[in-house]
Amino acid sequence: MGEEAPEFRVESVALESKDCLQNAIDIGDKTYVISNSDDPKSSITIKILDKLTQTWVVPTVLGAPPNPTSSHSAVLVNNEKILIIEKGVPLNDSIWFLEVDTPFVKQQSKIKGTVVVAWSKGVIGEGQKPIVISGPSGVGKGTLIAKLMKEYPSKFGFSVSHTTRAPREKEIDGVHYHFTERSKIEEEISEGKFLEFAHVHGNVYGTSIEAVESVTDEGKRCILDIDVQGARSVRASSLEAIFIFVCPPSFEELEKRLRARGTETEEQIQKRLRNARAELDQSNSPGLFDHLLVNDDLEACYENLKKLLSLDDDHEDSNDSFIKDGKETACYSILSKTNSEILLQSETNEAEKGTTNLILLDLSSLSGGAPGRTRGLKISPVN
Ligand SMILES: Nc1ncnc2c1ncn2[C@@H]1O[C@H](COP(=O)(O)OP(=O)(O)OP(=O)(O)O)[C@@H](O)[C@H]1O
Ligand SMILES: Nc1nc2c(ncn2[C@@H]2O[C@H](COP(=O)(O)O)[C@@H](O)[C@H]2O)c(=O)[nH]1
Repeated sequence: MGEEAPEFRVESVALESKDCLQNAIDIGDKTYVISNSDDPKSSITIKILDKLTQTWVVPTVLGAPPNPTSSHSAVLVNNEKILIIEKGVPLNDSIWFLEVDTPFVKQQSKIKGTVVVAWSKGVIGEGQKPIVISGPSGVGKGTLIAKLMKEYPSKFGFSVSHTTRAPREKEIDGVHYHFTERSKIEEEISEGKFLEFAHVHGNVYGTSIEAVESVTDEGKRCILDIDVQGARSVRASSLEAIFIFVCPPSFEELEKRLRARGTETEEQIQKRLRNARAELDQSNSPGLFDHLLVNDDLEACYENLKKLLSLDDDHEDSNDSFIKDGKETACYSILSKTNSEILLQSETNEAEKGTTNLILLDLSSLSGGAPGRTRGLKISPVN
C-alpha cells in the first residue's frame, strides 16, 4: 500500500516537540511517524517512511488504540516496540506499546500480506490470575459463577464469550454471550482476536482477547466459563490462569440437572451427555486442571470454591497504593531512558502538592503483549 512521499521530509518532524503532536521513531531503514489527530475524536495515527525508497506506507493497525488525546511522547523500547505515553488521561490509561516487529506482528503480517503494527496497552503490575472454570454441561458452573459475582461484584468480572448458538429465553446479548454468526466469528478468529475457541455441542464458542482484558482493565479478576478444549487452549497460551474442573456427584444427577433446566431439546441433551462423558474422562489429564470440585450440595461446593480462591486472605497488588494516585489525570512526558528504565516527568507541578514529579517506569519484567495487554510494568516515585 505505497503512497507518494508528501512534501515534508521526516528530518523536519519535531522530535519530542513541545506539544508532542507528532513523534518520529527510527528503526533500521524505517521511520515510524506517530501523530495525534486534529480531530479530538480520532486516536493516534501511524505512518511509516521507508527511508531507502522514500515511500510512505500506512500500515494495518491491529488492537484497540489509545483513547484520543491531544498529545503524547514516544520512545523506542527495543527494535520490536515503541513506548507511547499519552497526556491528559489517567496514568493507568496512558501507557501504551506500539508493536512493530514482535512475533505476533510478524505472524499477522504474513497472514495479511500487509505491513502490520499492533497496539498493546501497558498494565502496571501483574494483576490477579484469571480463573478458568470447566466441567460438563449442566454441572452447575454458571450457578457457581453467578454466586461468586453476586457476593463479590467488585472483585470478579465475567469473560463474556462469543457463541453461534441461539440465545435462550432471558439470555441477553453482550451479558451472557455475544451472540454471533459463524462467518463473523470465523473471520475474527482469523484476525487473531480470540484467545481460544472450540466447536462445542455443534456450535462455535470462543473467548475474545477483549473479553478477558476488559475485565482486567476494570481491576477485576476475570472468570472464564469454557469447555475442556478451551481450557487446553488457554493452558497452551501465554495467559497464566487457575484451572478448575467441576464434577457432578454422579452421571445420573448431571442428567437430572440438565433435564430440569429445560433449556435444551432431547436431541441436544443427548449430545451434551455424550460430550459430558468425554469431558469427565479428561478431568484428570496431567497438568490440565489445578483443582477438582464436586458440585453435590451447592452451598458446600461454593464454600470450597471460595476456599481455594483464598477469598478470606486475599491480598491486594503491591502497586495498588501508587496506582490509585495514578488514577488522576496525568501529564507525563518521557525524560530519559536507560536499558529498561524510563524516567517520566510530570508537567503539572506535583512538587507544590508535596508529591514527586518524577516517576521511574521499570520495563525489565514485561510479559504478554499484543494481541493482549503488556503486563509487568513497575512504577515507583523518584524521591
Ligand atoms: N449443586 C446443585 N444441586 C442441584 N442443582 C444444581 C446444583 N448446581 C446447579 N444446579 C442446577 O443445575 C442446572 C444446571 O446448572 P448450570 O446452568 O449452572 O450448569 P452449567 O454447568 O453452567 O451448564 P452449561 O455448561 O450448559 O452452561 C441449573 O438448573 C441449576 O440451578
Ligand atoms: N471453549 C469454549 N467453551 C465455552 C465458551 N463459552 C462457553 N463455553 C462452554 O460451552 C458449553 C455450553 O455452554 P451453553 O451456554 O451453551 O450451555 C459449556 O461447557 C461452556 O463452558 C467459550 O468461550 N469457549
